Amino acid sequence: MRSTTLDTSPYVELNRDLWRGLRDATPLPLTDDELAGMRSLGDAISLEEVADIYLPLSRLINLQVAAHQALHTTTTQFLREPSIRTPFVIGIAGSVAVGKSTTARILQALLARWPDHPRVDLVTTDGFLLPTAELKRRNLLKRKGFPESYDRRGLLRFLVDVKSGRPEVRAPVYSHLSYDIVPGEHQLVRQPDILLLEGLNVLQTGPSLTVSDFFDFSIYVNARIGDLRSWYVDRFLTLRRTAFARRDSHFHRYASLDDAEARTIATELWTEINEPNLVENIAPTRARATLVLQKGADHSIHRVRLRKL
Ligand SMILES: Nc1ncnc2c1ncn2[C@@H]1O[C@H](COP(=O)(O)OP(=O)(O)O)[C@@H](O)[C@H]1O
Ligand SMILES: CC(C)(COP(=O)(O)O)[C@@H](O)C(=O)NCCC(=O)O
Repeated sequence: MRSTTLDTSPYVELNRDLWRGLRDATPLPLTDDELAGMRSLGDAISLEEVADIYLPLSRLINLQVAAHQALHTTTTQFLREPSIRTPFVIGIAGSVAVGKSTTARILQALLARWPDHPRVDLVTTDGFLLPTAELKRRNLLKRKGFPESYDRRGLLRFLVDVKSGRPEVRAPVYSHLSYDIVPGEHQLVRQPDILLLEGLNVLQTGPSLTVSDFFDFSIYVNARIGDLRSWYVDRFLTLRRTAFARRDSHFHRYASLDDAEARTIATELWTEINEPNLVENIAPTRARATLVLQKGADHSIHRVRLRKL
């Protein structure tokens, strides 16, 4: 008797060639110049990478937005409520220095080119970090980026307000320059079609509702821990000549370090703060992501894992 094997894995793994084939006829609406403005420091990305990796992803999300809207309408019809459009929310998670910001900015640009969802907003969770004075008070200065260093209630409230269709919702703003929340400054979110929420801990769950409960799609940007450490240290070395060189930078004292001193300090910051946060809090959330983008040592994405169940 012939036995049929049923594939019961919740994931499908695709190498770059197979994933690229799923682009179908999606056009590439970006130029090299536009791409240059989206690249984060140290994050090498080419138009080829956008075409191979991000266009199939943009097509998949476009299909899911339509399906999500239809599903939402069935619930409002059942409740005999008028159907309102709620934003499709995408979470983007991963380690410090993995390149989440670049992924988020490219997706924002590509998704906004679809005529059925042109309004795409991007919010980063660093705006919900507790102000430095409060971190000091709670003895959390060395825990920046850990779950307890955020105003988690405020972040959840923000997302629920956006998702429920409030005309205008405000998110606080963080500055890498002052290393603190910018007093009185806000980013306004006004009923976008899609909201991208990017941050270290966005896929975390807890005993009550968390932001990940409101995601319609989620992406985890993954890389080997050794690669992440060297990307973090290399970026720190470059920042000496850019951000740290500014007098108003919180890290201005690091601008004059030589290479060896800078490597020592960056490695300490990595080993004492960012690596433990990755191992304890961030990496364990990977299994939950709808999509995992696997990066190689050269930053390029060579494998994609999609959750199909
Ligand atoms: N100390 C810093 N000064 C200025 N910019 C920084 C500093 N640290 C990180 N950045 C920038 O902030 C952004 C977010 O960085 P990070 O949280 O490490 O996420 P990712 O590298 O995954 O995008 C990146 O664009 C990075 O270049
Ligand atoms: C600001 C961050 C916590 C990232 O915040 P996110 O937007 O991911 O919530 C991180 O980039 C950071 O500054 N970590 C502190 C340790 C360090 O300086 O590397």
